[in-house]
Amino acid sequence: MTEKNNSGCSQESCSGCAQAGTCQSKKEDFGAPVNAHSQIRKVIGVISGKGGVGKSLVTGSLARMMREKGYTVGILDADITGPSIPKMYGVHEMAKGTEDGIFPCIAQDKTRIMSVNLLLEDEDAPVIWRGPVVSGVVTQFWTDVIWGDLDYLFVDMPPGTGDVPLTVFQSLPVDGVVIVTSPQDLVRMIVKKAYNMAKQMNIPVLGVVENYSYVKCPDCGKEINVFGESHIEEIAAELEIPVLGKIPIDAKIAEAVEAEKFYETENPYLQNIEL
Ligand SMILES: Nc1ncnc2c1ncn2[C@@H]1O[C@H](COP(=O)(O)OP(=O)(O)OP(=O)(O)O)[C@@H](O)[C@H]1O
Repeated sequence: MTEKNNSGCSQESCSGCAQAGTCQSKKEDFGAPVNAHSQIRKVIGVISGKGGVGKSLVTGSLARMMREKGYTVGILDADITGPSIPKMYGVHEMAKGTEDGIFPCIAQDKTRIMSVNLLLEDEDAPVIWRGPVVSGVVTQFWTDVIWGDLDYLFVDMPPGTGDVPLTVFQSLPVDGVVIVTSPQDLVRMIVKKAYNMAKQMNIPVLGVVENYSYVKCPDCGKEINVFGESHIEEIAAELEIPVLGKIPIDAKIAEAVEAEKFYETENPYLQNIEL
């Protein structure tokens, strides 16, 4: 028989419990132990139903926002076959380790980063690994990396709802996910897929960020919806999740990424978000 605890949820599943995702008992259920030298207060996953919507950019923007507020922040780059976080932050050295684990590399703004690219001799070498190996590496980024004392660990997931998000949701105590999307036709379905995956895994959805929302005319300031009119408010209302921000196509952001100086961005589009 399923055992019930005081808050009314079962030990096997949080589904059906009003406190799902917020009660502390859930944190004890996870398979992968965190490194003995890591104390991480919040783990936030950044997911997208499809590729190329700017998920890494939003991960970096959330991390910048928290750094600007004075929090200690790490980014676990779980996009193993398409890692972009180290380059955004201009981090190219190889991560160092001891018998206690591997140290993340520290970006200029003190964001701690772990990515497969920081473990490869040649960062241009492709990672041609099968799913279980990729998932194993992501779990090792939790168990073997000495994150130290962190207020927030952001996990930049690969796009879609495949092996790695599944592993992260099952092995790490994810406090919530942020869904990233763009204002295009298939968005409704794709956002719902990401949302439903998180829900099925009993992970709270903290909200949705729309990237590539508009372009601001540099002359007259008019906002142009290059991908058509956005429906994000309707979708968010339907799913009962907040819209956390709308990021325009901004040449300054693209330049900062290109120059590998994302740590200098001031990030005006995501600022007053409580995570
Ligand atoms: N709002 C924006 N304004 C300008 N450039 C942007 C914006 N969002 C993303 N970009 C640029 O688009 C490129 C792709 O973004 P990013 O790597 O974040 O996408 P992604 O969704 O993580 O990709 P993938 O799905 O392949 O992992 C990057 O060069 C990034 O700098």
